[in-house]
Amino acid sequence: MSGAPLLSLDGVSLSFRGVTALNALSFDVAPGEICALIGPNGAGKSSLLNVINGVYRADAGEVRFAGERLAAQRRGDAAHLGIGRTFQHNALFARLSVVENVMAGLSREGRAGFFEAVFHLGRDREERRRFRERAERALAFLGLSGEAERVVSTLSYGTQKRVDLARALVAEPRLLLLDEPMAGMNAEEKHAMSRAIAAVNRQFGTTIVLIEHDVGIVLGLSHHVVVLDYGRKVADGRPDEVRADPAVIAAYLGTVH
Ligand SMILES: Nc1ncnc2c1ncn2[C@@H]1O[C@H](COP(=O)(O)OP(=O)(O)OP(=O)(O)O)[C@@H](O)[C@H]1O
Repeated sequence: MSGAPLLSLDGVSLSFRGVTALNALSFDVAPGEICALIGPNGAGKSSLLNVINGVYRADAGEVRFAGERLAAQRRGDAAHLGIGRTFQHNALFARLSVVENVMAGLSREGRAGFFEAVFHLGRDREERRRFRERAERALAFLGLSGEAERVVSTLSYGTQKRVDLARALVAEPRLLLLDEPMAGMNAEEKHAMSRAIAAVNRQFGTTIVLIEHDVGIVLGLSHHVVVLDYGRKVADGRPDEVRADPAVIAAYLGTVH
């Protein structure tokens, strides 16, 4: 890793009424890399994303983004700083069209409120037109132009997850947090999502931190892997280093060849 990290965690701890979710966790994420967080259920992966995103505040330690300390951020500040996210459970508006959902990813930026930005309430038609163009570009990039006018609830699960990625991407985040972007997908959908994530990273240089359980996908997609267990860091390195780490093989990767 060379140069200053984009994201840096130093001694981050978090507990919920006596349950330790994160235990003195430290690691750096370099600009432009795809960093995967892996570990068994309850290891602390989602809690960690929520600390980076400002939903939870660490009990101890420091999170720095682009050199700035994040400890004092309020909910929603992360998006303004350039940190976007997708959700483990579908957070799309099921009855709205695909393009309307992606435009919703821009509502924070606008002068108009969410409903004005998405619907034709048009106090600010010019803004709406610009939002729509940006949403259409994000959809085209992810191969979803043909679905723009479809209602989200009529799409397959895998396509919905790519719409969620487009919704996060449209705001052009510097750091994108993806919480199990391939959970519940079949093999074909996983490969489509994996290609989409790699394309976003390559094309826009977006730094990505993702949680993924499918170790085969993680090793193929990411540049950097951090392994967690009971809130502690078990390993941290390139995929080939992590894969060869005896502690990781013993604790987690036992069946990977
Ligand atoms: N909001 C909460 N309230 C109480 N305990 C919580 C909360 N969120 C997480 N925990 C606890 O913190 C620990 C870490 O959970 P977390 O969800 O971060 O793990 P995870 O690695 O994301 O797990 P999974 O793979 O199952 O999503 C667990 O013991 C969990 O029960």
